[in-house]
Amino acid sequence: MATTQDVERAREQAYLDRLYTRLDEVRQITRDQLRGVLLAVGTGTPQSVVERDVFAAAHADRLARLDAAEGRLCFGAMDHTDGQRTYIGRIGLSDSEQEPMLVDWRAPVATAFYRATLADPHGLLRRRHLRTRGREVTGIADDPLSGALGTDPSPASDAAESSGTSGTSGTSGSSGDSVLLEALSAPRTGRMHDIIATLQAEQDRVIRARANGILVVDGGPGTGKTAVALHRAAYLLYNDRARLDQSGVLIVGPSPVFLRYIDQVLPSLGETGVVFATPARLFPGVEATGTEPVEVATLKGDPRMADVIAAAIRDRQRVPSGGLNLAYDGMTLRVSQDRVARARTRARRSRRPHNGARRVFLRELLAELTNQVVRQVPGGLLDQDERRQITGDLWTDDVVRRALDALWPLLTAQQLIGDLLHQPAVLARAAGNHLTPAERALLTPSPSPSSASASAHADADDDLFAPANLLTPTQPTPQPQPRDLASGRIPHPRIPGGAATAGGSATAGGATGEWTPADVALLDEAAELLGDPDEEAGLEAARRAEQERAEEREYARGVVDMLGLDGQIDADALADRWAGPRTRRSAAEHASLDRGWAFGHLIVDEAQEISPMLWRLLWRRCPGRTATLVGDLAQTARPGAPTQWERLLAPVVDDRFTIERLTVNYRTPQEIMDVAAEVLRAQDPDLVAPVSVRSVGRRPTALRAGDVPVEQVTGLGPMLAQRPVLPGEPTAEVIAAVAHAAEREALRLGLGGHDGSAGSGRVAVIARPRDVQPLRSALIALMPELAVTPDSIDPTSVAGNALDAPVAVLSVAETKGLEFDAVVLVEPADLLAEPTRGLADLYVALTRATRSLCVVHSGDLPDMLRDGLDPA
Ligand SMILES: Nc1ncnc2c1ncn2[C@@H]1O[C@H](COP(=O)(O)OP(=O)(O)OP(=O)(O)O)[C@@H](O)[C@H]1O
Repeated sequence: MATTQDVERAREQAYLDRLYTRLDEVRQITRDQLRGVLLAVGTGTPQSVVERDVFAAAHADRLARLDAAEGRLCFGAMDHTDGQRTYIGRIGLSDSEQEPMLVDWRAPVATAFYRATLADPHGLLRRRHLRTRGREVTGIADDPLSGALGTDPSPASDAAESSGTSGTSGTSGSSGDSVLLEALSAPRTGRMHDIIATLQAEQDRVIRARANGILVVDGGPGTGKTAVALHRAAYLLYNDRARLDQSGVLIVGPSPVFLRYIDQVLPSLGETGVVFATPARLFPGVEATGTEPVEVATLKGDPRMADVIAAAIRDRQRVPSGGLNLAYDGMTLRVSQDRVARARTRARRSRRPHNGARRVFLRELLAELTNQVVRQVPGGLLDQDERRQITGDLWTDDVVRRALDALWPLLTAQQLIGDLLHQPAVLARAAGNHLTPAERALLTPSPSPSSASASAHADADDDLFAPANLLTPTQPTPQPQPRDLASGRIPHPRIPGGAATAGGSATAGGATGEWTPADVALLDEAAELLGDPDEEAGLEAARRAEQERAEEREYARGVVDMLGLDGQIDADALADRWAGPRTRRSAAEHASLDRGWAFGHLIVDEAQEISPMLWRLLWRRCPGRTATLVGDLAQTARPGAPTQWERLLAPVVDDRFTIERLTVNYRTPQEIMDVAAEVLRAQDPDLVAPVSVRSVGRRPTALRAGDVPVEQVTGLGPMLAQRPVLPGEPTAEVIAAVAHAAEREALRLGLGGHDGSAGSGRVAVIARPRDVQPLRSALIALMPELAVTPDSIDPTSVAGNALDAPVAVLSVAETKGLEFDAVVLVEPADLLAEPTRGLADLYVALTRATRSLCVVHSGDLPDMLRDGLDPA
């Protein structure tokens, strides 16, 4: 005989079938519409082509959203007190009569699903969670929200529990809680998933918070800040699509590994109009891969650097003492020091960026030089055209040109910052009272030969302007420029060496000779004050156009494929048709290439790590200052970083922000959190760790290096014992203990079958930066089936692919924002001794695990860890 559960489940299955049938219908309709638009002949006018493309893009986007809704289309239902039932899901769907069948989780009516409680039922009698696998209902869990229904689990929720999918300790009150705990206890896959089925009320409030202004979401580890930020992006796109599709949303995360970790969340919610970036990639054309000591990066992020850069630019706008003396066409032209100074003042007062103001400066001086030539021409008065001719001749004269360029050169950000960071004399002139001698020494350790030659002109002083030096061989001869004097415009010269768009390793700032992430903010500050040289803009536009073309072709091929139009329409021809004025699809793509792009909304994860200089860059990217900033000040690694949001944000946005706090830790079990809380207290006794939502019934453990005989670690023990250890490298005992602990955690998770079929779950070995590579190499050798992913053979891609390996070795910085089923933490005392804020790093490392933690140590454990760890 059918039970109540069977009946309920059958009823829900029938409804789910209807929803999927409708989804398939709408997909087919959308596909037909898209096909119709693409094959339509049209009138051929530019307007009709644009209209058609707009329609095509809209249909293609809708189709993509419908496709993304296939998995877990519907996950819940609400029974209202008036007898109505509302189903809630990934997207909204209506039947052919336009009667609503499914409500989008972002619609206002869905708020009740997330916020209703017994105390405040939001007009609901019951909330129902549907578990599904593919298109099948596998379980039901009900939260009665009215006294009339009682608070005992309903028969339907018994069905849910009997589905065998729940199974955590610490279950609490409602069936909804068991659904949440089930989601939280699932093995990690190395990728974050959307949480629309189990969003909690405090998270929902943040997601739906007012879009205007700046919202700071503060919360301890695992409180769902990242998840909330991503869902808020989806919510904002849903609510304000017209505006945000045009302008785009920029999401900034701490590392490439982190961006990979979160990159599936928004597509799974059907949203693609978002640009993801790490701070290292925020300056178009530069990939900042260099590294440098923490104290150097910290200094580069100091707001005083803005003054230094401004001063460095002013330093390149020069007035020679004694004025200019130029030999030209058998004449001697003299421009007094005062006259040059006046031209400089006028140019500065024009309030244009350096490269734009240069026109004013040149125009002034060329007018003066032209007058002098005219006065020396026998016969006297000349007409306007003749005067213009003289100005043009002066401008193309090498001596004149070089002299004027030296006074007010056309500069790229790369040149300016490269000189500043490699030329102590340049930095000394610019730093003035802004930096101490010790700070200057930190920034310009020792000039590299390449940077010295690239910046030879930077050391120019008054001698450079003496006539004898005007053709100094260290300066490349400027290229002849097309005349544009008829229009009265003075063309920019080419930038010597074509350095305009170079990512620039020659003048880059890091210890490794490459730009570092901290340089990015300096480059952007400089670019803002310099303005884009025309040529730079031209090259940039060409590069952008080429990239867009490639993307158009790729996209068109996808559309042709998706619609089965192969053979009927040529993808490249289709891409050509799209090549006109672009629709909203390109907004995000354009934005990522364009420094001047104004995003409609900015989301910053791990916002506590953003330096003052980087904030300046970020606000330039989002001048409307509508932003969601998520972070935890207790996790700040930056030495000297503020411990209050007010102090962190005030320099740029005053108090124009609101703070929302998340208080529940969904990731870290209570037993691990107890240990982490001690570390937090050591940072500041007033700080309070978030409450963990679950416990696992097992305390974290400590394993002393040396307790695991080196020979016992797999078959490679003897080899390991003989391995020469360089000073400061992990010893064989430490490696053996780490390998032992990682293997044990992996086995516990059922990972690493010898047939290569790893189970699910992830283990992270977290160590100080310099131990990462040796430990990674050792584990790859010791446990290839666990530590190697196909791509991790390539050392440059190890970090990017770290999440694909069952066991990953990472630094604390690399694990920021991530989570793993199990963590092996190596030498916590070493973390505390690092130049970053050691206690904060330790706190971050301890809070990455969802299930288990093992601490490997060779010396004594730090005091605050002693009581909370059991022997392994
Ligand atoms: N309502 C929820 N339902 C299911 N899972 C959730 C929920 N809230 C958070 N989680 C999960 O908890 C984990 C931690 O979330 P998240 O990474 O967003 O936290 P965080 O606050 O950014 O942490 P940290 O500051 O440590 O980086 C993630 O796996 C996330 O999916």
